[in-house]
Amino acid sequence: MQLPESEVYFNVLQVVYYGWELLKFIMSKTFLRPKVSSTKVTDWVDPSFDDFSENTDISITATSLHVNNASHRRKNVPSRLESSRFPARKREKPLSSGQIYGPENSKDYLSENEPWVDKYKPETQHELAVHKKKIEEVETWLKAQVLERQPKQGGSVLLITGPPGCGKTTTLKILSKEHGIQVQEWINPILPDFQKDDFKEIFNSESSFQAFPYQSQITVFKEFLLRATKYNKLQMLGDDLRTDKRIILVEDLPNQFYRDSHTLHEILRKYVHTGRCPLIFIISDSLGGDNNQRLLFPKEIQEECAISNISFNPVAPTIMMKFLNRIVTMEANKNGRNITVPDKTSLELLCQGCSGDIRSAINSLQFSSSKENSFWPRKKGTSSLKSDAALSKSKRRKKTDRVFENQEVQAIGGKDVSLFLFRALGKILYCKRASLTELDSPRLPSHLSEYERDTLLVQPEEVVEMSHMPGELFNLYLHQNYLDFFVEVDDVMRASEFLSFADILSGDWNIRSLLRQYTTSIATRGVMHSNTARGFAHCQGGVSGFRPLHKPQWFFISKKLKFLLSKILESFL
Ligand SMILES: Nc1ncnc2c1ncn2[C@@H]1O[C@H](COP(=O)(O)OP(=O)(O)OP(=O)(O)O)[C@@H](O)[C@H]1O
Repeated sequence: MQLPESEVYFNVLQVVYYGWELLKFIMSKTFLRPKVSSTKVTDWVDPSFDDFSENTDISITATSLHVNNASHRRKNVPSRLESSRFPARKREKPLSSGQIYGPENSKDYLSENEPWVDKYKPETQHELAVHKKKIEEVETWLKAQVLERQPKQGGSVLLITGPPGCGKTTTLKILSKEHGIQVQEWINPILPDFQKDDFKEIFNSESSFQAFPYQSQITVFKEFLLRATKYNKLQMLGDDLRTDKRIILVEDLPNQFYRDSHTLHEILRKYVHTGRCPLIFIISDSLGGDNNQRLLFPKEIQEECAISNISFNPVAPTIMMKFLNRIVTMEANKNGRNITVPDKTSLELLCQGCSGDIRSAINSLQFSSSKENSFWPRKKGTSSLKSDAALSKSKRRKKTDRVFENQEVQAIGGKDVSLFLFRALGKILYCKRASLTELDSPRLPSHLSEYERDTLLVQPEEVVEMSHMPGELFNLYLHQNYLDFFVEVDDVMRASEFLSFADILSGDWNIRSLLRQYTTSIATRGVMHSNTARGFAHCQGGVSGFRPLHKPQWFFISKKLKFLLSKILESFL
């Protein structure tokens, strides 16, 4: 097809125009720069060197595309930004005569302000705040699948799960380092931002640049898996060049998999046959339970692809205490004038509020210990930790008990504490109480004495809220399980009345949303109050030892009902 003459002219003009623009751009970059730099040499030199570490990172990202220590970069971003900022801030201060800020001084300043999670990050497996058994499990898997790997073994897959900040990634990285294993990590690609002009360019019919540079995350992920299997990672400074043992680590799954998990399953099925390198997924539990894990890695897929699963627990309060104590003591020795040392009870409260997340605990500790914020009761020097030893044993135990029972007390920097459903149910059904003397609280008049109970140690409404579950659903679980915790038939009758009343309130569509919180109160408080066998701190009868809790039969019945209804409808059609 021949173009009309005017169009040919136009295209030639366009080429000439772009050529001229390009020439102008090159001229400005090459010839104009010396002028600028010569006028303000110091301005030009300083920022270039300050940004050096960040610049090198960027160039590595561009070339290695999601491979290598990318997560390290991501997780350490704040600290690096901090570290590049501090020396600059120092320079802003006018220097007094004789005061010299050499490299040592700025290093001191840096280490004083460095986040403690980075400063005290573990270097060996013995420094990990993770249960030994879990470390052993991961180590055994790595030995079997990476170190003693057979040449023609397919792609083995490991799934590591657990709550956020319990040390999953750190454990894996430390063990890999100790055994000389390379970690190639997938990081979700960030597409370059589109500018207004880019869109104009794309939709301009006369423009020759009409390609839409887009690749879905899933395509890039598949390519990454293929490449990571085929090629070695780029060698970074300090990397061990001798090892050919590798693992692929995926912590940040492409978002599309959450909408379409079948694609992930297809990739996994293929990878198990074609992959040549062990693949490890790290998935953090979400607040509402392990939904992500069930969605992305259902039991059938785990069995089909022989995926091993190692589940981490939250860091235990005792282990957490040990590490926080060590950190705060070291900081107090080094930098005592700038921090307030918390006492033992405050530390226990902090551990409790962080739900087993050591990262959050250390951050909260650093924030709240700084003299500027000073959350802790002020005590002189480091002695506060020691002075606590002076407390009598019984007094301390009482304090600890209160800390552990009173879920409503939010710790400093505390997280939104979520309760595992069955733990929340247990809190209602076991209904622990504290005895009160008459001074503490007035008693009911004698004619109401049968309703007299000791004070509850939990707030039922808060327990339901922390279970992250709709009140009606929680009531269902309560309904299914309360019988095992009762002894007297009269108590059962009263409890069932409360549950039925709550049911009636939540059954009316018009007022359901308004009365939702009242139905929860009626059901939970009703069940707790009805159980006279557990009405007082000194008589916690009715249950001995552990009682298994069950899923409501209602689910099964409703499923059956739906099935029957659909069958009846089918027979009509
Ligand atoms: N003794 C310790 N044990 C484990 N981690 C520690 C310890 N001291 C400090 N840390 C820091 O706590 C953080 C733990 O985070 P990590 O990424 O390992 O948790 P995670 O379980 O993978 O959670 P997420 O999925 O949210 O990343 C790291 O920054 C680590 O440096």
